[in-house]
Amino acid sequence: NGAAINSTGSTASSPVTSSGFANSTVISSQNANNTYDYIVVGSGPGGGPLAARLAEAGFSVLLVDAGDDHGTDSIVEIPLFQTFASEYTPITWQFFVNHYADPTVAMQDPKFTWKQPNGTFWVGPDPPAGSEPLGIYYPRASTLGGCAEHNALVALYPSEDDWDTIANITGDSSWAASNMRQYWEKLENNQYLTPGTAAAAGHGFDGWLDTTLTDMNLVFDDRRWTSLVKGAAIEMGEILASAVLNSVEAITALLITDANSDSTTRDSTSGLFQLPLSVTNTTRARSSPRNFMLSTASDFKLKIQLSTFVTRVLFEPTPAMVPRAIGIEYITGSHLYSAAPGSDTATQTGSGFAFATREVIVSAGTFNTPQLLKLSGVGPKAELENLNIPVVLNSPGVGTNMQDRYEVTVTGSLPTNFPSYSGCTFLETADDPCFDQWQNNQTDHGIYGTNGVAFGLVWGSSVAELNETDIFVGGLPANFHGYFPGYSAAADLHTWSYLVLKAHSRNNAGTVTLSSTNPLDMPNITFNSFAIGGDDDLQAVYEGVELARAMFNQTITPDGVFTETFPGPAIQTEADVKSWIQTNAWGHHASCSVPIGAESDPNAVLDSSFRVKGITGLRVVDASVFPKIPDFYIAGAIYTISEKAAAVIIEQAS
Ligand SMILES: Cc1cc2nc3c(=O)[nH]c(=O)nc-3n(C[C@H](O)[C@H](O)[C@H](O)COP(=O)(O)OP(=O)(O)OC[C@H]3O[C@@H](n4cnc5c(N)ncnc54)[C@H](O)[C@@H]3O)c2cc1C
Repeated sequence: NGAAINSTGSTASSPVTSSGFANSTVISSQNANNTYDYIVVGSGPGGGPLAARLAEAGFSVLLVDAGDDHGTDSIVEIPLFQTFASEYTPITWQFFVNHYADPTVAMQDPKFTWKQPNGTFWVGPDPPAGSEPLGIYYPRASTLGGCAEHNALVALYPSEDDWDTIANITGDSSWAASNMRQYWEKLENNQYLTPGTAAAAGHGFDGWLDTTLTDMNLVFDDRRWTSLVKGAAIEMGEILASAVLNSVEAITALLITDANSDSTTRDSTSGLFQLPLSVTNTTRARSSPRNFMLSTASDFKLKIQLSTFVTRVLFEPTPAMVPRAIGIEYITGSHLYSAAPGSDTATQTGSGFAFATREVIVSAGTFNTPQLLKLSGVGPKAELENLNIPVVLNSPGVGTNMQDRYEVTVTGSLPTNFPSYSGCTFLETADDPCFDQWQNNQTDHGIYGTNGVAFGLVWGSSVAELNETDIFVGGLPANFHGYFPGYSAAADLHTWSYLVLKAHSRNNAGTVTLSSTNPLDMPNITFNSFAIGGDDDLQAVYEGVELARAMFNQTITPDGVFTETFPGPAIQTEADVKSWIQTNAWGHHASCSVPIGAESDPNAVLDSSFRVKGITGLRVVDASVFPKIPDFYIAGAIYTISEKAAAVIIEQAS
């Protein structure tokens, strides 16, 4: 009953009483060395910047993360290696999720993964006898910086409607788009615009997140890539087939330079654009909250404690009978969580408690934040009681409302490889010339300095709401069919993928439920894809697929035309394409599982100040707080709310 289980299988006696509150032994262990103003659990885009800002404001802060630091490893730093980073053993957490609750439907996805009796993965149908069904692979990063250390570096600012929706739901005007932009200005260190110009409005130039653009020289240098931009521009009605793109300037002129502009027409404007990336321009290396956390820790009272897995938030009763969060219980050691490769042989090295005089802030991400809250007694009463977890607060919305995108790719192949990669060995040899160029050529860092996505476009489907664009198509030289174990190793240098991504998807039927009371077990994660608003979302993705196909059809490269390889020529009718989408679609922006909402909404876990309603001293700040999934990409939105949370907490503390 609620006992912490360490990785060697032994159990420690529970630090809470049968009512869910910390027992007297725990409380008496508090001393000056383990007590802070604030404790932040999780150092990703939600928790990392927030912890640093609180420390800058003069508070003592303990920032705890289960992972350790790999921010200077080449695989993490090199933008092109972002797919390798997402499967990089030292930092990866391998979740397996259900797109559909019905296993017979879920198993139709060719990415469905099994664990074979010998312990290795099997991807696809007909696994060997005795294999255990796992689900669809969902990579996460457990490290200093969280998933910002392995993500694809796309740094998009959300749409105005994303913020105004929260303002409308909560009645808190501080969420209005007109107020939120200041937080982006605070965090951004823009390296592609000139400060003081009209174009620079709404951007920041001295924040901690370096932003730059995809390198158009790379597109120009590879005439196949140029042909793809041309084909896309023809299909979008921007140029005629007779147009000649014989300079970098001619290509750049076709693209929206600033997809993050502070313009009232941005959210409704279709077109091709250069992707804003969280990449440092001078080095073409990954930019993330990591450096901000480390520099703040050396200058302020920020203690970063890594390889520390939090198993419970601790509470005490108050005279007003409102529980108060007072600290955390944790265990130490590397790769303890069962999502970490090698966790079955990992060793717990210690355990302990830490205390917060002001607040505990949970920023453990969309899957782990609801898991940790529930294990601590905050969640739906029936679910907690079923597992004999003492209920501190019945909060029925914890682990509900989860959302994600729908994504698919249309891929096409050429007879020969893209020249952009010639000579690159992807660090498999000691003398990788592309690595040498990335590291040593100060004026042209080459192909390793890009995330691989050559350009993007946004476009409005026939079912888009609020007159906004709702389809993103990103073009990348890769044979990408979604996530499965080993997906990043599937190198194929003559295939192009158009990634079709549906923004503002309507389904909020996803759930995160406990699989056991062992904090090291992964929870059950089920998206119930297309359960709500499914017809409209399916229509939008279908139209995106047809757009991508049309773009391929308009493309004639020096090496001929592309042959479609996925979904392939056999899948042509609208019904067949839609069925293929339902089977194959994936997401990688899981969010909204601990939502902010109206005071009167019992399923809204948080108030508009990120506070867990019904508890004092406990907030949540990460991807799980959104009531609706924001925009096309989510990290920019999470960075922004992290800054907002810091401002709100500092103001409320004074
Ligand atoms: C492959 C991939 C590519 C992506 N690419 C992009 C992109 O290009 N652009 C974009 O906008 N978004 C992208 N995303 C999504 C984005 O990076 C994430 O949504 C975002 O990082 C989530 O931030 P977070 O703070 O909510 O949680 P996370 O980044 O998941 O951070 C949570 C942290 O909490 C720690 N933690 C969890 N539980 C505990 C515990 N019990 N005790 C201690 N520590 C704990 C974890 O170790 C982790 O470090 C991508 C995601 C994936 C998977």
